[in-house]
Amino acid sequence: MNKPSFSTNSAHAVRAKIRQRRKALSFQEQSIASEALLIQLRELVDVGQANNIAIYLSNDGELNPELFIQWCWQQGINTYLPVLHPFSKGQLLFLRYHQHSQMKANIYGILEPKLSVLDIISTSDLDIIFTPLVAFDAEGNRMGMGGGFYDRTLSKWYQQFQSDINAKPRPIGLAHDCQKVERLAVQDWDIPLAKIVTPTAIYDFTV
Ligand SMILES: Nc1nc2c(c(=O)[nH]1)N(C=O)[C@@H](CNc1ccc(C(=O)N[C@@H](CCC(=O)O)C(=O)O)cc1)CN2
Ligand SMILES: Nc1ncnc2c1ncn2[C@@H]1O[C@H](COP(=O)(O)OP(=O)(O)OP(=O)(O)O)[C@@H](O)[C@H]1O
Repeated sequence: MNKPSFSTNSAHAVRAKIRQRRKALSFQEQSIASEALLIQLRELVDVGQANNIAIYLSNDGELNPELFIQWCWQQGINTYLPVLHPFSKGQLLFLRYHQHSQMKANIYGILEPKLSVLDIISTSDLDIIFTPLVAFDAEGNRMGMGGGFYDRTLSKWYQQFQSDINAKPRPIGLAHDCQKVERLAVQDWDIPLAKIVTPTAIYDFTV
């Protein structure tokens, strides 16, 4: 992979621009996008193979996967949400999320399941991690909110993926079409995604 070095300033500018773009989508555009996402993911997710899926609750204009979450529950697929680690800064935990989960807002105002040790799943037991993202490019590079949370979570997967293309958990980015950019600057710690799904397209970077 080529790793051109751009200034951090330009990364800030791209993040701000694309965040603004997704936040400008209307309620109706968001609803249509969520329904289209459900249709895409029903095709993509093999119910027999995917038992444990990490997903997110949308924030800041992100593509909303709630309809897909409901569908997972109907299929008996377990869903998990990212929870900021209480002690290890920059790390995520994944906690079981079901209809009756008790929720609490994190420091960013995003709802997450209340921390309970019994609800934690080890990342390596997840089949798929659907990641939120701010921007992506045609090579599967991902820019997030800037905390490095998903890059840290996925670094072990990426090492294994070098020798096993079926390594788990498979990271699949979810985004609106308007979040695609020409080319993202890639940093050493950035982890590219296996797939990215938008309401109108599925990009597969493993083939
Ligand atoms: N829906 C969702 N959940 C997620 C993420 C995400 O990107 N989307 N994360 C993915 O990593 C983690 C949270 N990371 C985040 C990092 C920064 C901000 C944020 O809003 N930053 C503010 C500044 C906030 C402050 O410092 O007070 C900003 O940039 O405006 C939000 C989430 C875990 N959960
Ligand atoms: N595997 C890692 N180990 C240590 N630090 C890391 C790792 N991955 C990322 N970081 C740090 O996290 C910071 C933020 O990284 P970056 O801007 O790429 O986050 P992001 O991908 O936009 O956010 P996120 O993954 O939370 O959505 C960087 O300063 C980087 O040093």
